[in-house]
Amino acid sequence: MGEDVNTVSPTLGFIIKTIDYEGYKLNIWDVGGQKTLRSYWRNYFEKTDALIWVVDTTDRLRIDDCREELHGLLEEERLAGACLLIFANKTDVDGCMTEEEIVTLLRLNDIRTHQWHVLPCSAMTGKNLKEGLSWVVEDAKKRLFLY
Ligand SMILES: Nc1nc2c(ncn2[C@@H]2O[C@H](COP(=O)(O)OP(=O)(O)OP(=O)(O)O)[C@@H](O)[C@H]2O)c(=O)[nH]1
Ligand SMILES: [Mg+2]
Repeated sequence: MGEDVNTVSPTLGFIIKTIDYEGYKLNIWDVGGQKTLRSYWRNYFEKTDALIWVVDTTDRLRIDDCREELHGLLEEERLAGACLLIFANKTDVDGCMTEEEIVTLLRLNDIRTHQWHVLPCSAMTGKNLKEGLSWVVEDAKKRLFLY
């Protein structure tokens, strides 16, 4: 958020960012998605309240890989208490996959273990980015008082 998407490069390793959102401090660990980096994801599972899964809706070739990785992650015990936000990104691009396609192709309706929510968004235009964070915060708040 607030960054120029035209100058970003692939995340090597991870980047920590803190965003203040309506009085809540969100510590965000942005981990690189390249295949060679995925084995490092497990280093960041501890104390995770929310998993934000950013899907490239213009990339039909890798959507199966995307589904397998996501469902694999959801089996991880240390992520059991986390909610799941799926950002269907790049919806500013013509011909991108629709929300319905993403739900079907990622088999989101099969998810029984986590609260999930899907939002079409665009890092380019900023569409729905705040709405996504708001859902994450509201969901985390609900669980805060359960412990
Ligand atoms: N049109 C459009 N392009 C986008 C959008 N979001 C990201 N991009 C472009 O997509 C490319 C990849 O973006 P990254 O932010 O590096 O993607 P990433 O998922 O962080 O990739 P890794 O760091 O390798 O995991 C860049 O060229 C971005 O400018 C979007 O919403 N719309
Ligand atoms: Mg990145």
